[in-house]
Amino acid sequence: MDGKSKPGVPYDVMTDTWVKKHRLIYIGATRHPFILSIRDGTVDLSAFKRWLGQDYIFVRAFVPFVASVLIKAYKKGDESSGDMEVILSGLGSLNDEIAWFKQEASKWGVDLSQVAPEKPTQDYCRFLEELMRPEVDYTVAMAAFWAIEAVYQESFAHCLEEGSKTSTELQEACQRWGNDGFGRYCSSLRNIADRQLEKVASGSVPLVKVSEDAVSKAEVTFLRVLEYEVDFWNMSCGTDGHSAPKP
Ligand SMILES: Cc1ncc(CNC=O)c(N)n1
Repeated sequence: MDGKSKPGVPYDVMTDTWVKKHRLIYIGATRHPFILSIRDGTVDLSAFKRWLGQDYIFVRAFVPFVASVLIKAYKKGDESSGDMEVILSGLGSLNDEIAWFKQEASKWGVDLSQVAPEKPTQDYCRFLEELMRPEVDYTVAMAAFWAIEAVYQESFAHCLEEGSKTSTELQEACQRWGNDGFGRYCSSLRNIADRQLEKVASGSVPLVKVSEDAVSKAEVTFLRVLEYEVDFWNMSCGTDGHSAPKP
């Protein structure tokens, strides 16, 4: 790929290329059996409760990760890009989200103070911590940030589409990530990631070697996010091998 577009021929941005290239795992993360069971109304409520407790732990770890991306955006020093505003709005919705998790947990009788992180949660949180390091490139961190949010947006929006049989009590949870506003927020994250990737791929920033490295690192990071998301859904279903198999 030479990175140039022919006149009149639309060309894919980097994130499109990745989604197409890694389509099977992308579908695996965004159309997981757990999500499909919410969508067809057959979800096991104990699985939903397990997901709720584990996701609360994940979201608490996700906040400092997003804060670390905000710091990288600030250090880049490009005030006119608007990146900080987008990331800050993400932190704002995480504030609401944490309150929602607490409220939802009490509704379902889940005591969040008693929930211990399972292995996939621990692994995913450790991955976030690695990405928080100052040495991690803004482009790589942004690609991860977009992918993490996009998986939830695509998954839960699917549960609200026409023809889905999501129970009314779970529709609200699906709305959190499946609503149009969250969809626009994900597009903004995607645009930032693509702009960064385009910048580094075209060599318009100095140190082309380092930059090319950032593009391939970002792609690997994208794939790892998808793998962690699949593991996380598997754990929620109880198909990770640690919990008793379903009859
Ligand atoms: C495992 C996982 N991945 C993505 C999200 C969505 N981001 C913030 O809420 C989430 N809550 N949990």
